[in-house]
Amino acid sequence: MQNESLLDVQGLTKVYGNKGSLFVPRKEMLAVNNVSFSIKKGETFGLIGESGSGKTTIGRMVLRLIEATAGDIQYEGKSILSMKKGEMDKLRSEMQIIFQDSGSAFNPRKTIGEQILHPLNKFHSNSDAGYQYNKVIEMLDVVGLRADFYHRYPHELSGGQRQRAGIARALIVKPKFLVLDEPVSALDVSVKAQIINLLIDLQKEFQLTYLFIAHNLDLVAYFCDKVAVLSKGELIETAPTIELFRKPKHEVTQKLLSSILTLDGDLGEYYRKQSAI
Ligand SMILES: Nc1ncnc2c1ncn2[C@@H]1O[C@H](COP(=O)(O)OP(=O)(O)OP(=O)(O)O)[C@@H](O)[C@H]1O
Repeated sequence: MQNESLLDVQGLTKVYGNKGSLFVPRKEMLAVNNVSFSIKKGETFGLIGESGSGKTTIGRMVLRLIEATAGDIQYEGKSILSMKKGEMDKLRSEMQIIFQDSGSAFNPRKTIGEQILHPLNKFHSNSDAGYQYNKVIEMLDVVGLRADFYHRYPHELSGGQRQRAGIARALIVKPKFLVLDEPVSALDVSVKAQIINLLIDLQKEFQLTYLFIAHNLDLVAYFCDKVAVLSKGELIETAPTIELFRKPKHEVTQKLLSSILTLDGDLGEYYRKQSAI
């Protein structure tokens, strides 16, 4: 399954700017510059770079949450940038996003169950209440939450539980491709590992393809098949994970690697082994 390409990004560029006016001078900012990469079906592709390097901007352009200034994005061989609204709407259920702080993405006044259900109502037309309730319970189970979480409110959940609920909300519409935008950065180390393991299990169960966005290489060796390193809006290095750990070509990558090699405990040991292969 891993030989077929799901996503092909070519020369992707984003310039942010205001239009300017009589009193405010026009200002432009090149956030992403001519970035190209491909993600195969079933693969986990890591996009790594320091704060402000353009990772989130790329993730949002890929989902067409913001428009690209230049370049092309092909999903299953079709250019999504030229898709009309109707066609794009259909595709939206296939492509979902998980944020760093899923807590803030939940409405504090609605129950977790109602909110997991929301995308199903948007994309699928079966409005039978029993069917919908069962679907949410099934999704809660898939992410390791008990059925009684249906009636809880977001503030009653821990960070890890909220992230599980966020994953359930994304998965209920049966996506094929998930952008994971720093999905575990806000969580404690032990919870981090649980969520990453859950994502690995779900990938196998539902044949998912991931674009994993992170600002360092901490989890990459464990989680990603391939890694692209971004610096100041440009991709400076792309390689299979093992290759990148063995022979980082770029100075920025070397620095990112040396910072994780000083980690304590099992995780540090794991990285040291990876880099010694
Ligand atoms: N809406 C916007 N308008 C203007 N500039 C923006 C906008 N969004 C992002 N930028 C700028 O674009 C650059 C890339 O931002 P982006 O958020 O994509 O980086 P990032 O690598 O995801 O950073 P972080 O890890 O901090 O989230 C930054 O310099 C940022 O200030």
